[in-house]
Amino acid sequence: MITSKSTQATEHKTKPVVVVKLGGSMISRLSEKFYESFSELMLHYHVIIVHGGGPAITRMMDKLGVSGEFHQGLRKTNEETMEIVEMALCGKVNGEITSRLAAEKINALGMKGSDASILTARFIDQENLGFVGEVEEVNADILYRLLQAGYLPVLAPLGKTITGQTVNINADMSAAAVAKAVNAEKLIYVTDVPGILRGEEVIERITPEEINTSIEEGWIYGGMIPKVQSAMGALSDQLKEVMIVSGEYALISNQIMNGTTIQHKSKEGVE
Ligand SMILES: Nc1ncnc2c1ncn2[C@@H]1O[C@H](COP(=O)(O)OP(=O)(O)O)[C@@H](O)[C@H]1O
Ligand SMILES: CC(=O)N[C@@H](CCC(=O)OP(=O)(O)O)C(=O)O
Repeated sequence: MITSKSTQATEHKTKPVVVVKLGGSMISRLSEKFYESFSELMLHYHVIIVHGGGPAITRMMDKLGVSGEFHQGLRKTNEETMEIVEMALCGKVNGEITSRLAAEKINALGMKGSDASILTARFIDQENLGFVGEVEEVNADILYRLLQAGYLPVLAPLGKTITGQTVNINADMSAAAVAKAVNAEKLIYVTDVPGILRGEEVIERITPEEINTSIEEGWIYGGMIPKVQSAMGALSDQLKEVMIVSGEYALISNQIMNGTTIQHKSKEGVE
């Protein structure tokens, strides 16, 4: 459940907003064509990117000889791990994404969610997880201002608690909280599979009820769980659908993007 709220913001946006989450599973393999497609997307939408980078964090931890552990899909984060998370996400992954976008002449602005209270967070379970947070509030006003000025914000999923502690936030959860707070029309998870699969088959549309059953039955598992759970928490009258798509293909702004659409009802049932 996403309980985040947004700061009072005058909605000075002129185009609908789309939030694109780039999964760490795919970031290092995204093509030039993929990055190019943001120019086209930006003709129709204001775009915000929230990125992950789990594999990059793990690689950096391995290099530094620091062992890691996950608890319910979230990385246990002590002071040393937090330092590495910041190095990997902000020093490496965020820079890579913004440079690839800059190469396409896009005004990408790399930021940590912990900057300027963009993501205010609370601890989830400090005893078991350490410095791991969930989004409590999003400073939507700053994001709108940047969008209005023609920037594409590229956010690393870090937050700050009200006591000033930087925390590590799951990127799927961060993206959903941002999408909800800025009243996005679309939330797109870009990952390393062509959508939600059942066996070999890509599920074209799925509802929250069907997702819950699928998790119980065990064919939605692992890294797909935070995606579908965040998606379900973000669905609203404004955000009518969340898409899960493969980073193998360029993003397109029309309705025929391949992948899975998560929505409350079947298409026919949506008013
Ligand atoms: N039903 C499913 N359909 C597709 N992928 C699934 C499913 N259940 C679990 N997964 C796993 O979810 C992974 C994507 O999540 P994750 O590795 O966390 O990616 P990202 O880094 O993009 O967030 C897939 O590579 C796959 O292993
Ligand atoms: C708390 C927590 O687990 N944070 C994640 C943040 C990065 C992330 O979510 O990256 P992906 O989208 O690539 O999985 C982590 O440390 O791996």
